[in-house]
Amino acid sequence: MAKQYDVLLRLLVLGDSGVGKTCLLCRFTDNEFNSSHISTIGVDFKMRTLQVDGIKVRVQIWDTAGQERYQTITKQYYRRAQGILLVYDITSSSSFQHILKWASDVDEMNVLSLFGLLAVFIFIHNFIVTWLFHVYYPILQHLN
Ligand SMILES: Nc1nc2c(ncn2[C@@H]2O[C@H](COP(=O)(O)OP(=O)(O)OP(=O)(O)O)[C@@H](O)[C@H]2O)c(=O)[nH]1
Repeated sequence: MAKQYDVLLRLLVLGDSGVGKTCLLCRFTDNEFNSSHISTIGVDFKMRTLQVDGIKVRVQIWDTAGQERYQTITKQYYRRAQGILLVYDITSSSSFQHILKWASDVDEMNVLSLFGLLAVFIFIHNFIVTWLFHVYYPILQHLN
């Protein structure tokens, strides 16, 4: 079976509830518009495959719920995304002001993952130092 795509791109859409995230995705993936607002529950996703310079790029877009109560679920997806679209409603100034809050939430998750990397680094460093002092040097001394 022929390969369906060459590159997979994972994107995430964030923004207040009702700003039109789902509609934006429906337009991009199916060229459809639905005027009713059915709030996304947790996270949903849509896909579209594009041809870019002869390369088949599958764009996988995660549509998140804007409602506060789903944020524990939606935050789990921040780190897996390769790109984030911050969406606001041009007729709602508060949804625009909240963009800063959405962006800082994303930053916060990145800082957490940096701490994770630092913790792994410290663990590996300590492991090597312990191994050198307690295993390698005693063996060397014993051999001398
Ligand atoms: N006039 C107008 N209405 C829009 C546009 N895009 C979306 N809407 C309307 O805005 C409402 C909310 O759209 P959704 O796409 O469901 O909003 P959402 O951001 O996904 O909302 P949550 O899932 O609750 O986070 C719907 O009633 C849409 O019809 C637009 O470009 N123009």
